[in-house]
Amino acid sequence: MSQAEPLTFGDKLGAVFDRSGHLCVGIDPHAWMLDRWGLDDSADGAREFGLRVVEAAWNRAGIVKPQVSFFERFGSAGYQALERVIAEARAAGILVIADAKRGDIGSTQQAYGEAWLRPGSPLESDAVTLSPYLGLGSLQSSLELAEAAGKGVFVLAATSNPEAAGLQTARVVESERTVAASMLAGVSAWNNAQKDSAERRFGSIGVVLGATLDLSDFGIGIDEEQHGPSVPVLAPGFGHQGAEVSETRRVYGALTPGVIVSESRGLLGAGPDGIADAIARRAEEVEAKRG
Ligand SMILES: O=C(O)c1cc(=O)[nH]c(=O)n1[C@@H]1O[C@H](COP(=O)(O)O)[C@@H](O)[C@H]1O
Repeated sequence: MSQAEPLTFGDKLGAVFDRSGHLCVGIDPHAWMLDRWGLDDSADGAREFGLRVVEAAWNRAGIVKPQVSFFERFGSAGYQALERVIAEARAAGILVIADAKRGDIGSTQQAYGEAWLRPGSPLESDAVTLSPYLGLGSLQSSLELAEAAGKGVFVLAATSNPEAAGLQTARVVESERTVAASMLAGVSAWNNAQKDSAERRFGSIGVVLGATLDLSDFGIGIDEEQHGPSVPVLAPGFGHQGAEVSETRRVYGALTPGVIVSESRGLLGAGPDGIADAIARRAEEVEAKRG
């Protein structure tokens, strides 16, 4: 791997972990949250909210995750607000994971990939969440784009919501793995197949594994030794959904080095005056207790 080669998303993530830790601040402008922050439930309110969260995260956390739906509520004005929030965060050196959960047939998926990952796109982010329920293979074009552009993808595998277990614990016919385990295996195989994978600490393609879960219920063996680059794990469910930072090692086992501790309402509920301190405290707690 020569020095001149552009950084992969996995490289960037590793650098952010080293510099700023593993906390990711969710940017979820729920209507009631905007009200609590003294902001209008409008695109302007969502933009102001997002910008204030980015400002509070600056130098305290290295990753933010805007939840796209809360901006989409306001149509084109909401998208403009989101573009601004994403751009400000990226300009501040904060990694942006756009939580869009997109997934479609191959040719349509290509357009989703371009929207969120193509350099120069108005919504260009550092990574995006994708839904693999049209088959992991349907996401191929986005995984390729991510690799080519130094971007990341987080594929839903075992999600934190209780309704998901029935589907995600179902067994895939060919491998007899659960759907969730099959996503993790597929992503890991993808990362291993990339150029210079043996020299990389983290792959650029990750999975979403909810922190509220017992991953063994999903057929995921957390004690299995990982081969090749570690799979980044976007881990929602901390704070409001009940997961504790001190439980990270117990929940994720050998996957822990790649875990991104993601929290939205639990931090945002601190309000405009308390958000910066809440982020700073949680970031410290994550580094002290992640294990
Ligand atoms: O992809 C996600 O981030 C995600 C996956 C998942 O399994 N569960 C989950 O809650 N999320 C998102 O993570 C955030 C959780 O928000 P809080 O419960 O307020 O911390 C929301 O934006 C969810 O859409």
